[in-house]
Amino acid sequence: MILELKQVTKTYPVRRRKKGWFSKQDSEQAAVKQVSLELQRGECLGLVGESGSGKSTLAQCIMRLEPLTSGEVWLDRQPIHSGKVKDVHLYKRVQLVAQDSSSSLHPRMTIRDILLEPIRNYFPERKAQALDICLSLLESVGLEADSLEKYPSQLSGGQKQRVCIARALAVEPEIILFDESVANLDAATQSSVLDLLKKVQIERQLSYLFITHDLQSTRPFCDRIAVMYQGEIVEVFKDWDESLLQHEYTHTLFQTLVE
Ligand SMILES: Nc1ncnc2c1ncn2[C@@H]1O[C@H](COP(=O)(O)OP(=O)(O)OP(=O)(O)O)[C@@H](O)[C@H]1O
Repeated sequence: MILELKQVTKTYPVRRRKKGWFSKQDSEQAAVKQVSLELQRGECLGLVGESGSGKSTLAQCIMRLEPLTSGEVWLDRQPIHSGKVKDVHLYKRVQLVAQDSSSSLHPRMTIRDILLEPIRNYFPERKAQALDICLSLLESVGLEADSLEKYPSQLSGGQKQRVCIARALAVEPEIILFDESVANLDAATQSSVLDLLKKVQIERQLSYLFITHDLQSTRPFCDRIAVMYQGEIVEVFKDWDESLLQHEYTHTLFQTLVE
C-alpha cells in the first residue's frame, strides 16, 4: 500500500450570530469523520459522493493544506500528517489537481514557463531536454504545441485544466489526487484525457485518487470505488454488482448509471 488514511477526522468551527453580535465558536461541524482508507500502489481508487460530503476536505488533509483534527496519514509507511516530511518532498511524491487548479496558473507566465518550473525544480539535470518534455506533456493532454507560447488568459477553461494535469505529470509523482479535475471538460475531451491518464498510470505504475460526484465516470477508469456520505466512507466496492452493495446511498448512486 502506498497511502493510508487512519481514522482521519476534520472538523470546522461553526460560528453563530447572537442578536447582532458574532458569538465565539460555539459548535463544530465534522466535514470528515473517522475515515480509514488505503490506496494501493498502481491503483486508481474512485472517491464518489454528493456535494458537501467531504471529498475535497479529505484531499486537502492529505496534501496538508488543512490540518487534521485527529487521525493519521501515512505515505509508504511514513507519517506525513505531522509535518516531519517537508512540503517539497511531499509534493514530489503526491500532486493534487483540483477543479479550480487553473486559477493557480500564474497569469504572467507562459505555458512553457509553467511546465518548465517543476522540471527545473525537481529534475535540474534534464535542462537540455526540458523543452521536449514540455512538448510531450502538452501532447499527452491533447494540447497543440503552439499553446507553449500562450498565457493562461489565452486558453479556455478546459485547456487550462489540461495544463494543470500536464504540470502535475511533469513532477512525475507517485500519487495524483484528481479532485473533479475533468468535470469541466466536454465529454469527448474528458474521455480522451481519462484515456491518457490511464495510459500514464499503467506505464509509470502511478496511484490515483479520483474524486468525483459522478459515479458513471469512475466505471471505466477506477479499480475500486469508495463511497463517501456525510463525511464518512460508507462503502468500498470493486464489483459493479448492485446486489452486493449495502448502503442506501450507494444504491441511490447506482440509479444515476447509464447502461
Ligand atoms: N474552510 C471551511 N470552513 C468551514 N467549513 C468548511 C470548509 N471547507 C469545507 N467546509 C464544509 O465541509 C463540508 C464538506 O465540504 P467539501 O468541500 O469537502 O465537500 P465535497 O464533497 O468536496 O463537495 P463538492 O463536491 O461540492 O466539492 C461542507 O459542509 C463544507 O461546507
